[in-house]
Amino acid sequence: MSVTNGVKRKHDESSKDEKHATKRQRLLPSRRALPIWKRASDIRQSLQQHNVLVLSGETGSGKSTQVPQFLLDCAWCRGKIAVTQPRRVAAISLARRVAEEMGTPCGSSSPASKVGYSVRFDESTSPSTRVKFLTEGMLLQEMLRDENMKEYSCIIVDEVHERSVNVDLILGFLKRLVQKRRSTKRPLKVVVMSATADVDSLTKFFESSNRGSAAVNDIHTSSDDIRKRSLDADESIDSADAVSRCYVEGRQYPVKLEYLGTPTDDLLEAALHRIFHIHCKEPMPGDILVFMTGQEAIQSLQKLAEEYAEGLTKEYPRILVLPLFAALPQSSQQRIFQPAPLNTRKVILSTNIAETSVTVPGVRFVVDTGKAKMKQFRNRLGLDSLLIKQISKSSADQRKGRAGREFPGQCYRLYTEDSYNKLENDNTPEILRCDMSEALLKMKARGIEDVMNFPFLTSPPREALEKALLQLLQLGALEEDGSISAIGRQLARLPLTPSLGRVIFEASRPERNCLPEVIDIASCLSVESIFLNVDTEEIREQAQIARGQLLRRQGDHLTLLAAVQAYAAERSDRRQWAERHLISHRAMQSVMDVRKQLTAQCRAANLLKGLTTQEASTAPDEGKQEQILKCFLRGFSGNVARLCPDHSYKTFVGNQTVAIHPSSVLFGRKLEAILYNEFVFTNKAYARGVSAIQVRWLEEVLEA
Ligand SMILES: Nc1ncnc2c1ncn2[C@@H]1O[C@H](COP(=O)(O)OP(=O)(O)OP(=O)(O)O)[C@@H](O)[C@H]1O
Repeated sequence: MSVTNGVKRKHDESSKDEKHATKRQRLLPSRRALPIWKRASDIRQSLQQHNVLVLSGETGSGKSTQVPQFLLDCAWCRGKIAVTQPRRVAAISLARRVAEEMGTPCGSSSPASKVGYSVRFDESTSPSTRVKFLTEGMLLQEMLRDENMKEYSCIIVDEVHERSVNVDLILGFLKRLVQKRRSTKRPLKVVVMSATADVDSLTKFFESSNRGSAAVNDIHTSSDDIRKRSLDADESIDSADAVSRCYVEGRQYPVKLEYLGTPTDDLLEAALHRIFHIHCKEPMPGDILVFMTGQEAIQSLQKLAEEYAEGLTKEYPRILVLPLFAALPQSSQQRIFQPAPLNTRKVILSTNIAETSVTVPGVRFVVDTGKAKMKQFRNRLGLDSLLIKQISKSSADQRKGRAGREFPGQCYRLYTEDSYNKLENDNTPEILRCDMSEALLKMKARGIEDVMNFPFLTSPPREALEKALLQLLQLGALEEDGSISAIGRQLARLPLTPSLGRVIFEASRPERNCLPEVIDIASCLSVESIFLNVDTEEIREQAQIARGQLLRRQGDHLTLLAAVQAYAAERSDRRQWAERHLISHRAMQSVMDVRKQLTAQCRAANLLKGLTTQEASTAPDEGKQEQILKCFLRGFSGNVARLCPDHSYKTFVGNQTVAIHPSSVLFGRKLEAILYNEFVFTNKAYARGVSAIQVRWLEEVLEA
């Protein structure tokens, strides 16, 4: 029997190998047709001679998928290649595509797989992984574990133009690491790339580490002629210290652009109109990718589009509307990559998470609303809030670049050409507009004591750094002398903001003893909202009834806990349970995923010692409820507002008026004081994720 099984397994494996090899062969011609293919030997050669390469090239020219494959066989490349991506959806889809192109299984599916990925709450690699796509946050986590990054021969920082805080930190760390490893047997090679990168500043940034000299090697690539030039004639400069630059010209397929003739105020209506205009006029196949601002706008448009599609006659193809936003569970996100069923057009409604790096197979049309939700640090409040803003030219060009990847495409901008011309060229680096506490904690954990003199590509304002240091001190993550504390080290290892990390840590203390409950709530906070939209008075009343048993008078935190506990306890049909309670089943699946991962991480960090998960499934008594809220207060003591005699709430920090968001269970209530997770500004300032607290708790919590 076992012999037969053994033979069968061998047979299965060899047929799998064959399948992978066939796929590889099938994809080879399209790889060869990519503009970057002709540059392969230049790219290899430049990294043979130099340690840093700044690579720019149009969207779809083949940077993300081909560069790692070009470098794998280089003599210097004995270790792994890391490729960072701003978002998990890109990291996973690129890993899958590159695995197919290389003819190898992906991730942890086989010990022989050469390509893997690592994103928050999901690591999929094998002992044979050579190319690893990972989010910027995950690379930073790896840098905390091994500051020399010994496993890696090359680190590729992709989509560098997005300028997240994480990318800026990575660049600073890499600049030092390249120097540190330059004279060793295994120098580290770094490739920084994007379609819209500021090549000059990046080159200067890496140059200045080269013992003060400026040496640049340009590889101009409009033709086969390679022009190299050294800006510094000093012969003593080691050529490895020079930064090479390469520009890859051209893209495989053209994209036609169309603007609105006159501006519109109603983007939802304009997007709906454009979708159905394309659907009714353009031949099949040809999927549509629409860029919207956020989850709420996407869900509203999805509802409208599905209703509208129902009214179409049978002569038109069917429509499959697929939402895509960060809080969706991974399995739902991956649906956009599957081909549409026969005689059906995919319409993907996405936030900016599909803006860079991804190729969505089948997409011929892009519709761009020109807006995105962005984090912005609000100085008076001392915290980040989400604002809807106009995108930059560079983002608009990236969005356009999602079409024309497999065939010629078309991009419709729902704004005028004049508005496009007035957009900022680039995104403002996040480091200039966001809370710096998470970044500073990572730096401290990596042994950078003097954060003020860290080599930032763009230096954040001194005031922002000071504020972040103060916040870390207040969270207990730093000692009085500015060095990282034991708590700080624990927080740096958790995949959460320092504030939420501190809540988790607080909950693990024996006197609080409520970690499982706090993990449940924190998991919900990683999802934009588990509750379905209640935008009319009528639906709000329905929701009150449907969710009645889950609502807690103390506020949103305990309501979230009740929802997770009830969902987890549901053994028969969780989807139906979610529908009955007007709760998003998809969001709850994500919550359960995160909950599992967070529990494992807390256990690994020794925070969950001696506790069983069963303890979390019982409803907390009043004493425990208070402990849970106090844990949140410990992490978010800056997010407190109190009721004033005029019945408005005013924040403790900044004395700003803030109202309880209509989505909160406390909407319309007057309470002594409130604690909130998030400050959002739409038509006015709102607090979201709100619970009732007592002012006197603050003193107790901060003293502990
Ligand atoms: N999942 C996929 N399915 C089909 N084709 C794909 C897929 N991924 C990549 N491709 C093909 O490979 C080409 C190059 O993709 P790649 O992501 O390497 O380009 P890029 O230069 O990094 O683009 P960008 O700057 O937009 O991220 C695409 O234009 C497309 O033709």
